[in-house]
Amino acid sequence: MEAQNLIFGGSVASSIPCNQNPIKTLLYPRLITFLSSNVQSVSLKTCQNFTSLMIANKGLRIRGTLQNVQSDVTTGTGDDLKGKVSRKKFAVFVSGGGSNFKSLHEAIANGSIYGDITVLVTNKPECGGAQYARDKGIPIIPFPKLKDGSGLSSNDLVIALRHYKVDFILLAGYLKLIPAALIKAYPRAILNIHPSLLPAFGGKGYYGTKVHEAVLASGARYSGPTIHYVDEEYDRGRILAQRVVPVLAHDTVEELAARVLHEEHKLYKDVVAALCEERIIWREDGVPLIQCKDNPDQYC
Ligand SMILES: Nc1nc2c(c(=O)[nH]1)N[C@@H](CN(C=O)c1ccc(C(=O)N[C@@H](CCC(=O)O)C(=O)O)cc1)CN2
Ligand SMILES: NCC(=O)N[C@@H]1O[C@H](COP(=O)([O-])[O-])[C@@H](O)[C@H]1O
Repeated sequence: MEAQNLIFGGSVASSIPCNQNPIKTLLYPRLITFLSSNVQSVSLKTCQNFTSLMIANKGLRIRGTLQNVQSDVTTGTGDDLKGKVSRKKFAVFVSGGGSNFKSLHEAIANGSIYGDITVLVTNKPECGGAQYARDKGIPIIPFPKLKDGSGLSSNDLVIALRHYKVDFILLAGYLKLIPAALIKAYPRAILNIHPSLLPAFGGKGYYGTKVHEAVLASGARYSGPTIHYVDEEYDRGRILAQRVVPVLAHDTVEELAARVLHEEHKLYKDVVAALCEERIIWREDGVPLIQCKDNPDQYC
């Protein structure tokens, strides 16, 4: 595989002895087994995250180009929010094509979302979402452990997410059960998008096209995406937002899936923007609400 150079801007952080840094002893062996290409030279000027430091000190083999994952907000959104709220950091979990992940990353790049995706987590390191992350220089963590022994345990993953200073976890087509340890570590901070109007057509076995097949077979006249908080069961957490789309009389699974997915992309961007702007509040009975950007007395 063609070797690649890695260039960063800034100054190198001091080296961290391998045996003193838990992340290095935890992540380094696993990342090595997962990343598979040679780098001729690393000219490291800034160490914006641990993975960069590991590459500098250990000549780690890495695929793709790691860039500074902090993106400067160049539009009004960021300027309006600077000094009012902290810029949020996200981990996104994917298992497939990653169109929701890409849509969120583009919204960050154009300034619609005042945050950054600092790490991608996946159980399918060769999926489309992981390839996009490599192309954009976003670090990738395999989770859960893979057949080849790479990947992290739940506790190691929590350590790694803390290292990346993750504030919220966004599931976007991730198909494995999130363990209790991760839910405990990130209370009211893990969201999932599901392609039906929960609680209908959710739970174990309801993912991808299986959801849309069940909706069509039921004769339901409406469907649409749901964004909910994640608890220990599949698709049973508190519902935060939904959008409705029609189910047409002769819809194929693909046509319905595409209509719902289009709405998913818009809904997830709106919800994550609200998360960054701290416009989510919790009603006394535990129902989360999103304050409208233009009028805090109204809820979206
Ligand atoms: N603790 C939680 N983990 C996850 C949740 C959740 O709400 N709580 N949501 C899912 C996403 N999801 C629906 O939105 C979902 C994903 C996968 C399944 C499922 O049945 N998976 C199969 C395995 C599929 C595979 O490995 O290819 C299974 O468990 O048998 C249902 C719903 C993400 N995690
Ligand atoms: N139950 C989970 C589930 O079915 N999630 C669904 O997987 C697709 C992922 O698409 P993407 O990888 O292109 O974002 C999306 O439609 C999402 O709602």
